[in-house]
Amino acid sequence: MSEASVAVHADADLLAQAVAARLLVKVLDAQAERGQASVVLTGGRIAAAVHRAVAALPARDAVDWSRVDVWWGDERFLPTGDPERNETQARAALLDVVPLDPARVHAMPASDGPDGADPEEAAARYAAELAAAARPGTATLPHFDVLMLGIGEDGHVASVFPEHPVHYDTRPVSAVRGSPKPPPVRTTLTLPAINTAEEVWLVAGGADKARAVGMALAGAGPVQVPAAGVRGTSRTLWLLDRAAAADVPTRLRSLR
Ligand SMILES: O=C1O[C@H](COP(=O)(O)O)[C@@H](O)[C@H](O)[C@H]1O
Repeated sequence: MSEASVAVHADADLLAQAVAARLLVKVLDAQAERGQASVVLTGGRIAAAVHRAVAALPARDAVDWSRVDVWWGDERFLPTGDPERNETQARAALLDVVPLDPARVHAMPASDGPDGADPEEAAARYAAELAAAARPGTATLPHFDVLMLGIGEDGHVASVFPEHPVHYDTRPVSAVRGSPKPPPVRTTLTLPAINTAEEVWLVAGGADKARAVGMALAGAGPVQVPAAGVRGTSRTLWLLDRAAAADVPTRLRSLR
């Protein structure tokens, strides 16, 4: 497990630009090293800005998108194409713009999918899809080069909410009922699954995220502040704008 490092950018727009540039470099490096890349996307406002920024970068054409696997850290359990689904947002902003192999875009099931409106079955289906992509001889998950997370005002990451029973689910993918943030039903990677990623990037912009970011970096408990429980195996990178970084101890900051 890696120690956290923090990079702070002037505002949300520059933050999105910087994350987009980092993501392209990470994908290019992974493809140079492993012949392919595996990226885990998140949802929410800053994720949408990052996706748009990647799509707008000319360097996006340096990536061989046919050798990129796209996974999600969580999903709102809604019908296919619902504008609130993280998948729908990512497709509109980025995935429909770059030449991905459709077979390598691994969306979490929708509520009108093969399991109907049963999120437990949908979570199990996604776990099986992840296991099918696991490296031979390894456990239940593929290699994730980079896994990006937004952060809720309450400190949630993916759909792992404070004090929610999802914290005690030992499976890699969990169904979430009773989410305090709409919609109430979701599917999510659990923290142990998230923490198998080589690099985890926590991306947050705006003053409404400052308290949660500050508490997570001050060592809060992960059941109370789920963002505090996230670590990449090689790198844990907090990518913030100044407003979101307001409560980050100065010794942890690298100002841009
Ligand atoms: O519901 C969700 O919220 C978080 C944070 O979203 P934001 O709009 O407040 O930035 C997001 O990371 C998560 O993937 C999503 O399902």
